[in-house]
Amino acid sequence: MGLRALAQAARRKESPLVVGLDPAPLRFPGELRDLAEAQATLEFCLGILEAVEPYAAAVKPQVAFFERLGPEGMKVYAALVSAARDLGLPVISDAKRGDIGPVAAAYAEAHLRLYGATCVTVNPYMGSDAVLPFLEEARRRDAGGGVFALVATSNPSSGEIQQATDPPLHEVAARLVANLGQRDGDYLDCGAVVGATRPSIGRRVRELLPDALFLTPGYGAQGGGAPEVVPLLDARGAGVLVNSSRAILYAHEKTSTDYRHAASEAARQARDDLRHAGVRC
Ligand SMILES: O=c1ccn([C@@H]2O[C@H](COP(=O)(O)O)[C@@H](O)[C@H]2O)c(=O)[nH]1
Repeated sequence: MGLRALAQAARRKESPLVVGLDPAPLRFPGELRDLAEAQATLEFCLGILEAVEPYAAAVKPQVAFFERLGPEGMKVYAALVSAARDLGLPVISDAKRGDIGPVAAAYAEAHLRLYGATCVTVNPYMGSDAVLPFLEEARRRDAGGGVFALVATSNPSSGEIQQATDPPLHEVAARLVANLGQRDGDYLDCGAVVGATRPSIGRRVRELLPDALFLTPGYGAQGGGAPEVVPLLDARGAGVLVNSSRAILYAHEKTSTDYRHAASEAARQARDDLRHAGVRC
């Protein structure tokens, strides 16, 4: 149970890297451009999964990019969750769901049970009844699942709400994570999304959540680097899974090599960059 499966995968791979699947067909290589969008998305992402598997602890499909393709897109999403798990890659479904209790339970059933993701991202701003159904669904399963609640997001306008109050809402959200999470191995089964773009806020969230696993977007395309990740580490120098999506998926745009080769190299470099900065697993 809990986020154990993710922490174990990171240790086994000696990599804190999560590769995000944010498939935008306009950026696919020429060889996939003649296919229908859903088929191209499936082939592109399958190629990425195999290419990055040696360097990634997990993958994080961004559900929006599959929803935009309608029912065909959700079939592709289901196929990719299954393919990732066959490759031994835990799946963090970036769905950012947040709604009242029974609706949250339905979302949890869909993403954790039906589609079979290992973890799901959840928006905690409606309070604990928007988060607990996901935790309960994850706790019922033996497969090692859990939840990452949005605490301090990486986007430029995040402060408009998350820092608008005193205490700031990211501190309130962090305390909610601490209250709802149950210890399972090294970490709580409720993790926190904490961006790499505001390291001082990340450091403060770490003070409030010494035992939480962080999912950290903002590295790569959004400008965050390994030095911005370091303040988020726990007392063991671990506890952070760093997501990179576009910088890996579209690495071929800069190298003009096969997209799989470019993605594989970009993933290896990101893993090494994080390791050299002292980010442990
Ligand atoms: O605070 C957050 C929470 C989630 N995200 C998601 O992560 C990826 C980032 O993609 P990049 O291409 O590496 O910038 C994307 O799916 C976001 O929805 C985030 O960026 N920040």
